[in-house]
Amino acid sequence: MNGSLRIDGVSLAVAGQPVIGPLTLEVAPGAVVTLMGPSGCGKSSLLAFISGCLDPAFTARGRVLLDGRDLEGLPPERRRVGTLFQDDLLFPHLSVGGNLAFGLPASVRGRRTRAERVEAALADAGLAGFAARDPATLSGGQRARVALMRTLLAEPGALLLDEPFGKLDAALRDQMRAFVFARARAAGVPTLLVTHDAGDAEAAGGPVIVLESTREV
Ligand SMILES: Nc1ncnc2c1ncn2[C@@H]1O[C@H](COP(=O)(O)OP(=O)(O)OP(=O)(O)O)[C@@H](O)[C@H]1O
Repeated sequence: MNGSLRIDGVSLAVAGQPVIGPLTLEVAPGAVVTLMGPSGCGKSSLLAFISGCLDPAFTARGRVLLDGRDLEGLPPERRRVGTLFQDDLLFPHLSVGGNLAFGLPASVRGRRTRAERVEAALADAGLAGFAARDPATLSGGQRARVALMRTLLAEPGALLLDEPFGKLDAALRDQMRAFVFARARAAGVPTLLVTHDAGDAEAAGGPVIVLESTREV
C-alpha cells in the first residue's frame, strides 16, 4: 500500500532568480494531479527536485514527503520515485525482457520469479511473447509501453510523468493516455503529470494546477 506524495512549500531559484513556488500540494495514492504552465516556469525542475536529480545550480526550499517520509538528503535511487519522460529510451543492447528486468528491484530474487514478473508486465502491456525482441524492432507506442512498465516494475512509491505523450501521434496518444493512467491507478501510486496538452489533463481526470511564470523571459 502506497502513501501520498506531499510537496510542502517548495520553491526553486536559479542564479538568484525565483523559478517556481512556493508550492504546496498533495497527491493521494492512485490519484493523478496535473501541472500545466508556460515553458520555463519550472515544471521539469520541480520534478527533478522531487526525484533528487535537480541541477546543483538551483537552490531549493521546502520539503517533499512520500508516505510521510521526508526525502531530503536521500539519493535518487533510495527515493522510490519513478520518472517517465517523453524521450524515455530503452537500453538498445538489452532485449525487451532485459529492459524490463532492469526495472525490477534487487529484492525480487530468483531467475524464475523475475522472469514471471517480466512476462506478467508484458502481458499487461499487451506485449505477451515480446521478451526476446530487440527494442529497435518495436513501434513507438510499444516502446512507450515497455518504458512505462519498466518504471512500474521498480514499484515506485510515486510516479512523475514529464510530457510523456508529446512525441506520439494523435491516435497513439489517446491509447497511451488510457493505458498510463489506468496502470498508475491500478498500481495505486500518487502520480504527478507535467504537460502542455489540455487533452492530457482531461484524460488524467484529476485536479489541474496552472502555474505562472515567475521569471522575466
Ligand atoms: N541548469 C540550469 N541552470 C540555470 N538555469 C536553468 C537550468 N535548468 C533550467 N534552468 C532555467 O530554469 C527555468 C525552469 O526550467 P524548466 O525546464 O524547469 O521549465 P519547464 O516549465 O519544465 O519548461 P518546458 O515546459 O519548456 O519544459 C527556465 O527559465 C530555465 O531556463
